[in-house]
Amino acid sequence: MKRVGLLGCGAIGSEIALAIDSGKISAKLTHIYDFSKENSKNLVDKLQNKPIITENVGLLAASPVDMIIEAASQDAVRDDILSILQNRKDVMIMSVGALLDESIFDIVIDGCRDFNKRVYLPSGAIIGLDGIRAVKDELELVTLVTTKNPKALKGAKFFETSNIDPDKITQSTVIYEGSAQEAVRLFPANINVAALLSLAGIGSEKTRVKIVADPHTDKNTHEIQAEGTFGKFSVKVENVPSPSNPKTSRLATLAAIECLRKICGTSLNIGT
Ligand SMILES: NC(=O)C1=CN([C@@H]2O[C@H](COP(=O)(O)OP(=O)(O)OC[C@H]3O[C@@H](n4cnc5c(N)ncnc54)[C@H](O)[C@@H]3O)[C@@H](O)[C@H]2O)C=CC1
Ligand SMILES: O=C([O-])CC(=O)C(=O)O
Repeated sequence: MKRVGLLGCGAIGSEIALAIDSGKISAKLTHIYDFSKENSKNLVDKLQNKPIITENVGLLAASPVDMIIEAASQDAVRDDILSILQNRKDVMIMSVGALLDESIFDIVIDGCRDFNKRVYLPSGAIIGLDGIRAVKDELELVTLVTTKNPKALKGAKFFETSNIDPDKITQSTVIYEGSAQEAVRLFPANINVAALLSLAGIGSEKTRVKIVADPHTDKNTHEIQAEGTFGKFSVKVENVPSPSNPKTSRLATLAAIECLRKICGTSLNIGT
């Protein structure tokens, strides 16, 4: 049975831990780390099989696990991915936006090669990546339209330099249009899905992102519009937000759990 370590005990990390604890995933969660000690302790309290809380991320990376699940932040990926790979652990990354930084992407690719390790990027809060991967050589235009309640967008770096106040948005408003590259920097906790779309398709400069703040919605909606010589398609998902983090969709957690089940399982693999 695979031994798993967890970096980040928030909305996604906690649900993954509970799924392992319940036996839904055939793995053993042995070590966890979160820079909020309170969050780590709260999670351990909920689990039957208690993992060790490591004192720092270096000890998590060096712990006797086969794989580490990152469910923390883009900063955590930037700071810790090299040490995790050097310690010869496979990694599942949720904060995929960090990989749009070329130097981090190179660390991941070189680390996988040099240490013979695998990095997994679950499809997260979007659907349709199978189609994007299939058509990528014929893809000419791809846009992600993301709609969230302004409350779920609040706190993003974008608002530090914009004159838009998320508390004062009273109707559905397009607040951002630009490249995926820029979007993941300005909205690091909201649009990691744009990084997934870029990496599966035509890259982060050509992938366009539109972010709509709608005070009347209680969903996190992502629509991919893709067009090229193959034809065109659009796929839309209306996600229920996670109760403990409105920025994060329930689907992102479910996709991570399913991805881990596939990695840890031995039976039938369905789909791409
Ligand atoms: N790939 C995808 O489709 C999606 C990715 N995400 C991303 O996944 C990550 C986790 O999401 P949630 O669980 O909803 O976030 P959360 O905010 O609920 O939990 C994150 C946890 O990680 C901890 N943390 C943050 N930075 C850390 C660091 N450098 N070192 C140690 N601990 C750290 C925090 O204290 C918190 O407990 C976020 O980066 C989020 O933006 C979220 C939704 C979809
Ligand atoms: O969960 C979502 O709807 C998307 C999200 O926060 C992200 O991609 O960072």
